Amino acid sequence: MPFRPDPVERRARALTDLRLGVPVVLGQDKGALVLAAETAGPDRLADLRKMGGAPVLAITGRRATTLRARAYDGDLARVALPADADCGWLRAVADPAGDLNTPMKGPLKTLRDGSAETHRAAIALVKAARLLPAALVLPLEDAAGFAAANELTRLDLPLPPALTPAYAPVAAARLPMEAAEKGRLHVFRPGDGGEEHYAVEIGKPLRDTAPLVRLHSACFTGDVLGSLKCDCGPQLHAALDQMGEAGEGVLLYLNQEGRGIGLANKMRAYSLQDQGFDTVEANHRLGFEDDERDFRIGAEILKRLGFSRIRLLTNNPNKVARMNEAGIEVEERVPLKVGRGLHNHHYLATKAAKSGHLL
Ligand SMILES: Nc1nc2c(ncn2[C@@H]2O[C@H](COP(=O)(O)OP(=O)(O)OP(=O)(O)O)[C@@H](O)[C@H]2O)c(=O)[nH]1
Ligand SMILES: [Zn+2]
Repeated sequence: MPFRPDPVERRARALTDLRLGVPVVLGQDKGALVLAAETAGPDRLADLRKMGGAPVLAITGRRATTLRARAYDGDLARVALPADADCGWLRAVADPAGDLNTPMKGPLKTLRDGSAETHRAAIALVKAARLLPAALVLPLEDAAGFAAANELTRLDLPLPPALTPAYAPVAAARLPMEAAEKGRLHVFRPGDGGEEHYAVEIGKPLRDTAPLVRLHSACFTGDVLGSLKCDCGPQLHAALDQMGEAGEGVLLYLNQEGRGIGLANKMRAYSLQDQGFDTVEANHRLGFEDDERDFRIGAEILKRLGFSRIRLLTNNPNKVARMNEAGIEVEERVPLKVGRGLHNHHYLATKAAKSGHLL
């Protein structure tokens, strides 16, 4: 069938379905029906219950620790769905926002026997869809037949590793800016239906030199609203100013809001920070790693623009290591220390203590 979507396209569809609250099917013969805990609605939950079987809510090991549930699978726990559990229960188990007000969700019965591979794949998918990392999983005997009968998106197991897609330049135009009149904005689109990212080229750096480069991760609160909780806004503007003064440089604006967890999850993390957790603890309580960004994207876009050597503006040694690994040689790390104040002092100290940033 010539028009049949390939595995990468089916994965993109599956992510959209999960965000919509539509279930997806994993596996060919024996497989599973998967619904994201965050978007599961009462009708679909009722339909799922009508199918019988033993639905399970898969949560991360980190979330299980917070809920004092035994995570026999290590990085995840399979919580048996109680007979009276509704969508509110699903969300309360998935989302730590209400933990202080409603600490008791249990007792939670977690499974010990059997394989957790399908559940691990389900969590990886909801995470990739930037939803809370919790998924309802119902085993199916004939996964392919069920998907076809219900017009659901189906993915084969094991899921292929999430590769960095190719990035194609889609449009570029002159963009004079306050910081640099000779600016040009390039938009790059990935081949996997994911987020577009932008490259701001200042001047016309020669491709065989090592220009000043900043990999900036989107921060709506800092970049646009001038939030005092982080240093992103001042870093963005200082980087552009520095490139403007030098007459050339490249700023990549990567749409990896909240270190890759998305704005909704970042706001959940901020609520937890208001309850006393630091930036790393808040990510962990939500079930995410400290940093979920894929910096290979930045390297791909730099290569597309024709660069292989850079001078990187950053205080994050991890960014330098990831660039070198991805084939972009970082000739020099140029520190970028601006925007430090009363409100973000603790945030920056935590990044230095726990994530290896240089103060
Ligand atoms: N999850 C989460 N993300 C945050 C928080 N505060 C800021 N961010 C995000 O962190 C990212 C900022 O990272 P960057 O400034 O690009 O990079 P960095 O790792 O701090 O390293 P530098 O290059 O030294 O700035 C943005 O995507 C912000 O949205 C927070 O408390 N929680
Ligand atoms: Zn920020």
